[in-house]
Amino acid sequence: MLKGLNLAYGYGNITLFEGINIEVHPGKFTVIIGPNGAGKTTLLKILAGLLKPKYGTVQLNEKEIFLLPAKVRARMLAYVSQEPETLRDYSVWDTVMMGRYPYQGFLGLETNKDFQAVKKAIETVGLAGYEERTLLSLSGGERQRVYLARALAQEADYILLDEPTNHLDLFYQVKILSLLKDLAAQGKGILAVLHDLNLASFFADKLYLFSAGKLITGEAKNVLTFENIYKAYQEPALVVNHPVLNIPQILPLIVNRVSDGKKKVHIIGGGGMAGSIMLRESQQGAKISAGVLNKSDSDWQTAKALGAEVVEEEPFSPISEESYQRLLEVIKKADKIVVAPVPIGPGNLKNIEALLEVEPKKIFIVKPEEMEKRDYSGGRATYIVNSLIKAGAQRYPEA
Ligand SMILES: Nc1ncnc2c1ncn2[C@@H]1O[C@H](COP(=O)(O)OP(=O)(O)OP(=O)(O)O)[C@@H](O)[C@H]1O
Repeated sequence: MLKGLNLAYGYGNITLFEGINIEVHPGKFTVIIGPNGAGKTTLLKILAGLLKPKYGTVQLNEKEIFLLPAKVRARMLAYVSQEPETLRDYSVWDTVMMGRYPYQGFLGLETNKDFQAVKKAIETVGLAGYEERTLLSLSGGERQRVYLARALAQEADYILLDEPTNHLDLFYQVKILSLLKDLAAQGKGILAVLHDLNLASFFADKLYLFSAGKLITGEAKNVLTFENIYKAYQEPALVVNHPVLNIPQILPLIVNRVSDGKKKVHIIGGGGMAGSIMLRESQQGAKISAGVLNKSDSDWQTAKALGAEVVEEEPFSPISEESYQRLLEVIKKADKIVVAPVPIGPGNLKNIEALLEVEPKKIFIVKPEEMEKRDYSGGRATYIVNSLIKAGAQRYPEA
């Protein structure tokens, strides 16, 4: 196993991270994610034995990495940097052959085994036929694959890669990550820094997310949550479940947040039924509030992302008396209340009952005539909505 124990690093007086522990297991694809400048490259270089940590140690198969002779280490661990050096315009073949140096003697004589390993590595990255081309004649993506081939030719047990999909088109990103996943399945320990959270979610067996100088770790579904992403990147993003793959996918909310408008609009939603309404009202300049919503519900995420005041309840919990009282406070101050077409049952009926405490003219209901279809409260929600419409509540115009 490759292990970083209690690692700390900083440049000058600035501490980038401290107390960091990380493990790379053979047979697993491990991925480091995190915002620009968090220290991902620095950590990778420390784990590759290229940079000494200020504190802590790196162990490769129980041995201190800095004590291993260079060639021994290179047979165990290959490192592909973010922007590999292009010192001279070597050919593809010669560049990949450099990966064989840990196996060559003093004279650097190439054996048939070296030849076969280079040939196979070039084929694996899809560059057969490019052997005589020189590095500077290649596109960024082709060059990146050459450096990956060089690492493959090294036949090390661990491969550490800094943004290996940087210059690749989407489909080559998937191809290269699939290749790394296969290598892991064959027993190699793969560690990659990636920026694309959705690809990381799909490919990683284990994730490490840099967050304020610490690492949050686990499987994608535990690491890629709204709260963790917000904490790490200081930006809100929607976390949705991939409908087919059942893994978290991250959608950035590319909107201008307008949260200081004068008009206060409260939105009653849940389960993603209110997202577009919140966006619309917010973009029309309203200061929005929302709730009662269960934490992590997709409407809750949207509301948070838009900077709304949110009356919230624990996930899957019914609305408590405390949240209900809080809701009453908020809706009484609102200029307008919008009710999204959300199913109503015993757990969220209080969201509808609260409407009886405010001026009906302020209430706008989406498709009130369809309330009965989504009423799981034994008819109480339909009764309230019908009464509100009679008392002056309006239909919310559809977008
Ligand atoms: N040699 C150096 N001297 C001073 N500061 C450095 C040096 N190398 C890196 N840094 C700083 O340390 C921080 C972390 O850098 P690092 O490259 O490890 O981050 P990163 O998470 O890989 O970032 P990115 O996602 O942008 O590639 C950055 O703020 C960077 O400017």
